[in-house]
Amino acid sequence: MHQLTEFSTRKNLDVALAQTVSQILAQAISLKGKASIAVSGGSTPKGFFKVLSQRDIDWSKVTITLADERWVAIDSQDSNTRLVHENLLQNNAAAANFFHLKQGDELTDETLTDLNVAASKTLLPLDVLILGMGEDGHTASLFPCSDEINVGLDEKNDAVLMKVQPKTAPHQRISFTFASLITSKNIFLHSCGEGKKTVLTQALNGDDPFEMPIRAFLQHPSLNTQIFWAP
Ligand SMILES: O=C(O)[C@H](O)[C@@H](O)[C@H](O)[C@H](O)COP(=O)(O)O
Repeated sequence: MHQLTEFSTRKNLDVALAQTVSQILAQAISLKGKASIAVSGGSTPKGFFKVLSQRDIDWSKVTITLADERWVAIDSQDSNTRLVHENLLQNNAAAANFFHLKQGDELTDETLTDLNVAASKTLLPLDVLILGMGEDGHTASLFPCSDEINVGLDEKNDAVLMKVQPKTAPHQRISFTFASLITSKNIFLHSCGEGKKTVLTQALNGDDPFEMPIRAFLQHPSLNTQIFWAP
């Protein structure tokens, strides 16, 4: 299931989402002494990251990671890790812990196994998941065109992280699986622009997640994905 909230401006969305997310993280810290959040890359979240970075919570108890990452050098313009370091791990949030998905030069099976074990132990279940959405309805690196989409969307898949080689986007990726992401306690879809509103309407009006993987989060009966949209 899902809830859609529309904001008049992206700035208003960024402020509201940062306030909501920081309150959830603070509650998790007071309840269990720690909190974990996975954010998405791309162009949409930069403003949200900057506002969130200034929120006054005990960031030293928060572990931040990415829902997916391109397997590129972390100083590359295409690196989501670089995006997070430059925009979120700043100000108060500079004290947060960051769980790197991009570790080492090559994404070998051994690296993937080690990352699966570490992510499962350190991060799951996530307190907050922030998803983005591509024009093709992909989210994280769950791409409809990829050979890995069946495994990626399989709720019975016990893998936490997986390799993905999309056909319509550059770079090999590492991505959390749907099965791991749906354990998140709070799931948000952050999307902006008229073009993405059209994609969102298409996603909401159909039911095949293999055509538009974001549907798996929007229509799952036991999820309540909160959609934050601004023009
Ligand atoms: O690595 C990535 O690119 C993201 O994780 C991806 O899932 C992103 O959220 C969407 O592609 C939307 O990207 P924009 O915000 O740039 O539209």
